[in-house]
Amino acid sequence: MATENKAVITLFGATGDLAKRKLYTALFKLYQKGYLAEHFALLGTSRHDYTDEEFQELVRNSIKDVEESRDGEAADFSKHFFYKAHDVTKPEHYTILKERIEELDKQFGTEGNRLFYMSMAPQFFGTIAMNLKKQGLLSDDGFNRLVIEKPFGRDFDSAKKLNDALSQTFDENQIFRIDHYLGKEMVQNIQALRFGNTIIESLWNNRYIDNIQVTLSEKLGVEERAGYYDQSGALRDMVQNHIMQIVAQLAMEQPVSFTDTDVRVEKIKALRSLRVYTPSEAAANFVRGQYDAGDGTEAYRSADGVDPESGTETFVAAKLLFDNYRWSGVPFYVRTGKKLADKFTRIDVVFKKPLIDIFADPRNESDQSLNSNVLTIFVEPKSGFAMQLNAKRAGQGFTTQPVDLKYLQSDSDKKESPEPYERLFHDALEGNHTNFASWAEIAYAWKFVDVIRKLWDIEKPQFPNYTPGSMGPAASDELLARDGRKWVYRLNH
Ligand SMILES: NC(=O)C1=CN([C@@H]2O[C@H](COP(=O)(O)OP(=O)(O)OC[C@H]3O[C@@H](n4cnc5c(N)ncnc54)[C@H](OP(=O)(O)O)[C@@H]3O)[C@@H](O)[C@H]2O)C=CC1
Ligand SMILES: O=C1O[C@H](COP(=O)(O)O)[C@@H](O)[C@H](O)[C@H]1O
Repeated sequence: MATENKAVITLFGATGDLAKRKLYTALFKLYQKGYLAEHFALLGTSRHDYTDEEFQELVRNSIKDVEESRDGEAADFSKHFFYKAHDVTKPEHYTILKERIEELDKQFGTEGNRLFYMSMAPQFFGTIAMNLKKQGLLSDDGFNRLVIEKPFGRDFDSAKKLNDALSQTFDENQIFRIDHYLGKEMVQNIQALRFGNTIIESLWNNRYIDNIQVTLSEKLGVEERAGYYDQSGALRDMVQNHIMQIVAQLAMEQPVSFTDTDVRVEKIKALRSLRVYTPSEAAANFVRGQYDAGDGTEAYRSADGVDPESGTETFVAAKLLFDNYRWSGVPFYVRTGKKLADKFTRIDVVFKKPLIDIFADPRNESDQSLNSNVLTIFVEPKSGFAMQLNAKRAGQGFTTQPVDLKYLQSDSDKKESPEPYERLFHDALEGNHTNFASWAEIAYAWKFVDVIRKLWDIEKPQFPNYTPGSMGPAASDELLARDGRKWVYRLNH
């Protein structure tokens, strides 16, 4: 039975792409499930002039593809939406919002609970937070929470400045920094798999694991977000946040309890032990790439909004090392890129082979009959996991072959799984921080990434260097080959 969350949500950037594509759908699903009901209202803002009715129509249009579970549900839902034109840079405009929020609080009986969601360009985050306090938009009765979109800064210094600005208004326990990968079912499953299964957790260390591979592969290019992306690149766009968050969950120790406070403590400790490279180590352990023309599409540099001489990377592969007792000597290989062979996210945990292979032919030194055991976590598009084991090939004689023990979520399980934004919105309304990045995690991630960024900003890359439809530049394979290893997921394999 769902417990209703009561709040006035103020959405900055209510007419933007993210709001229309993701946020209204997420809220509608919470409404369908009863997590939002009578006692909520959303006040949307942007500079554009809309009446409440026009805004409600925009919301209905945004959710038109979601199946209604009862007649008139979308219309009833949209009646909780209101609008005020507002320029976030104009302090006097906040007074209008304040009055409206107070009215909505009374009208919908939201008990003074306020959630402010910044779905806007990051340069406005600090200004909005400051004005929320200065112009008195915070409530004295219920909760005040701030949900903030990515990117959280572009390096450690700017992230710290932003965090300091937010901290003038909100405490750490009131801030919810979105990383939508933390809302994905199988990313959340990492902890269930590890800490719910002795068979896995007892082997989860450098005695048994040879290496861990994380791949966030995208088939699309930069599409309409070229302006943003060309200033960001894959390192900032995907590695500093999503990859670091996944890696932290793979590397962390078991938390004392499954509460947001204890989970955060362990993730922070894991990120603290991530080796921050010297510039020469960074050069050796990081690979960057940019896609060329091919496979029927234009090169990155020819995309609208991209500098024709752009040195921005659309691909990153790297080897990360943790200096702690559990992981010493185990490389974590990560990669992400646009215009790759396919859209998928997966984690491959490669176990060590038996020290002695009794099945190999002693007369043939190159006979390698046993494969490494590999635990694959399929994050998307399929959700589940598989364990590759060695087994006897059926029939006369004795040879081995790899076989899979596999669990894949059924279509109905998948239908039951909330989309990341639905889950994260609900968590923020509940005040649960487990699936949001803390400041300390972000700070460690930036300190790690800054070394690479500085190096890459000085050295001009040889771009473009990979073909659309491939798995990135050859140097990505060489990064592993140097260590006598291969990516588990390879094309034509
Ligand atoms: N779109 C996406 O897929 C993703 C977006 N994000 C992040 O979400 C945030 C929003 O992105 P997105 O929706 O794409 O951005 P958009 O550019 O589509 O929307 C920006 C919104 O801000 C409003 N706005 C701009 N300037 C002002 C101002 N001075 N005062 C008040 N409102 C203003 C715009 O309306 P108007 O111009 O009418 O004022 C619009 O509603 C960003 O931080 C982005 O990085 C993160 C992941 C994915
Ligand atoms: O945060 C981002 O993520 C998307 C990929 O997200 P996914 O859920 O579709 O895997 C990426 O395309 C975008 O560049 C980045 O900003």
